[in-house]
Amino acid sequence: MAPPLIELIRATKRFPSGSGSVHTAVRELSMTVEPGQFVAVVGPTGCGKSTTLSLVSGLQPASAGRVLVHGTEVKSIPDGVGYMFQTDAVMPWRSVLENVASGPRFRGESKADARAKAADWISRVGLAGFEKYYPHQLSGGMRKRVALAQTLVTEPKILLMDEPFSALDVQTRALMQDELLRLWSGSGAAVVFVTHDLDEAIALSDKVVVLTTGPATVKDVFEIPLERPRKVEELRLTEEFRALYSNIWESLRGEVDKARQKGASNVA
Ligand SMILES: Nc1ncnc2c1ncn2[C@@H]1O[C@H](COP(=O)(O)OP(=O)(O)OP(=O)(O)O)[C@@H](O)[C@H]1O
Repeated sequence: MAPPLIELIRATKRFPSGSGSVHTAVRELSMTVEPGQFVAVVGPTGCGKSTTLSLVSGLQPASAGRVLVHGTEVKSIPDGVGYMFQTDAVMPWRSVLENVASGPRFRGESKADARAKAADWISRVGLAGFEKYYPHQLSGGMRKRVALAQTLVTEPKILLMDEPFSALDVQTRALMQDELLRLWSGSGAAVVFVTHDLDEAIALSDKVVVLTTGPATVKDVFEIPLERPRKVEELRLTEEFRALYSNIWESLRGEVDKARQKGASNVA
């Protein structure tokens, strides 16, 4: 049997903390992601979600345990990985076209090829006609579309997303979630999507991984057997969705409460 696309096996990440001691952000975390699978990772604030992503991206080496991509130990940034973060990497001094073309250019494609690919993706994310605009001339939602095109233009096989839509208003956010599902559905890419928002996690994913309060480890994994294609706002109103929500929230709530208590005692 082929190995999972992404596999964390009892992965642990420790950081040196200011006082010379060590802070464990992730402890013995095990999870798998299959090719083409959309996995959402939820957990309380500061529990170690971003650190978990950085282990997969190779930006941080694991302190113990194993992190495998395509069955091989991650030692540096693996090929075919795309990222999208809360604050996007759109360059304000470059036009939309130049922003989206920058990835293919960086990978050595000719200017003409990079621009042609960029123009295609700009149109796929619904921004045809805005190629010459600069980021400050766009709305927050449009800038997210640019960021999405910037990420997808390199046709990643793994897409790592860290709360990419959390800064958007509720309606734009729902639009972007639908856009992401539409674009992802034809791509065959696996997605690891970190979010605070359980609604978002369920609406988008095939599987929701609930992490414990820090240090993060896997508390529960829930399959999301909702049909695709999905329209997120309609989906949220269905009985099936609400039942999944209350089930998963039951698991997450205990961790959120623990994190709040910890936070309160840190501040006290
Ligand atoms: N480079 C680093 N050096 C030291 N400590 C770090 C580093 N990166 C993260 N941490 C610590 O690890 C813990 C987990 O952080 P992380 O950002 O992974 O959590 P998170 O769940 O993504 O947070 P949030 O919900 O706020 O986005 C935190 O206590 C954080 O301070």
